[in-house]
Amino acid sequence: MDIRNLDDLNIYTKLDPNHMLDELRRMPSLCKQAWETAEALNLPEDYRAVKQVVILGMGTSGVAAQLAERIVRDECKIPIYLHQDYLLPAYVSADTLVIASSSSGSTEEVVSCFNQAASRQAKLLVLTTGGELKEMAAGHNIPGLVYDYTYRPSTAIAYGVLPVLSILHKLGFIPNKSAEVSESLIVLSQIAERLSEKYQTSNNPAKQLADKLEGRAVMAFGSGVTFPAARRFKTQLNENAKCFAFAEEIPEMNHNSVVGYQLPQNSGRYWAAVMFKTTFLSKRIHQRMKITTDILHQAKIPVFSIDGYGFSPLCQALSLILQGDFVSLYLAFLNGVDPYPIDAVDYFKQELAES
Ligand SMILES: O=P(O)(O)OC[C@H]1O[C@H](O)[C@H](O)[C@@H](O)[C@@H]1O
Repeated sequence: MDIRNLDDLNIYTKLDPNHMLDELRRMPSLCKQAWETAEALNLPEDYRAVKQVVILGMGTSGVAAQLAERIVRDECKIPIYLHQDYLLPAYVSADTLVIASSSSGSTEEVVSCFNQAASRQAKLLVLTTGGELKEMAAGHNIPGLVYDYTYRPSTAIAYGVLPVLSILHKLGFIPNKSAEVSESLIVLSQIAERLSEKYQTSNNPAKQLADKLEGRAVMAFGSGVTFPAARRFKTQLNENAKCFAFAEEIPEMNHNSVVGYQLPQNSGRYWAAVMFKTTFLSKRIHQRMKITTDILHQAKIPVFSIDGYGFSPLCQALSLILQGDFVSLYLAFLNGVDPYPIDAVDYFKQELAES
């Protein structure tokens, strides 16, 4: 398909029957809703005494938890760990706050660990719309944010990030993030408008990047607060555009991956790289991104970048996520695929349920 198709508004009605573009545009209002609902939440007093926080979350909920952790890493008084497996680590005890973050409330790894956390008398909290988590919360008087959301879990990312920030502040572990949230709402609305499908490719950076990525597998690179945005981009390219994509973190990948771009020969034809940047990355990390770009260019791999907007790390990270989400949808339309169905994931869940 050629690029002019992205400027043909009819393709969105044809390939987007579930209105995923509309859902993207709702991200600022979803953030507002997630923040305000979390701010109204009452938490038990003894939750303030926990010594660490463990967040259980897979897929989008995992990316969201990682983003929250990266945002507060330099100021949070206690450690926050993201856990993505069936068995809970041995250190989880009555001194741990365990947050089960799952939009559907039925993701089995999360439910499994949450049950173990309950039997260890950990302090519990849920972020969900339903499923087993909602039932557990209702049955055992577990505090949490039970929200209404009927759309695909991947678009509910706001509910995995902002409530965590609100909860950490309520418990006294980080400063108030209201100002950063307000800034983010404004910037996200501007991006949602600016990258909308009504803007032609010549005037729409998200369509331009989708055009450049068409037909290639994508490596997404990030560091610090931008790494979760790179991971988010990778997951959205997989689920929406149905294409190969991977995410790597700088500086770790500078110690190994950079050696591996020589073979197979001519692989530069099939790959593209995208760097997720913000002004909050250190000078050293910017230097590393530049040297990484040079090495990729030597292997004839094209390198593009997405820059964060706004003054706060939260705003910059969310703005990167929204920009990447638009690119993933435009790439889906270029690829001629409906971004909504995730057949392989559904197949996986069905096979596991039957075994
Ligand atoms: O947030 P949850 O409902 O637990 O969903 C976790 C993940 O489940 C599936 O694997 C979906 O493909 C992802 O998009 C989703 O993020």
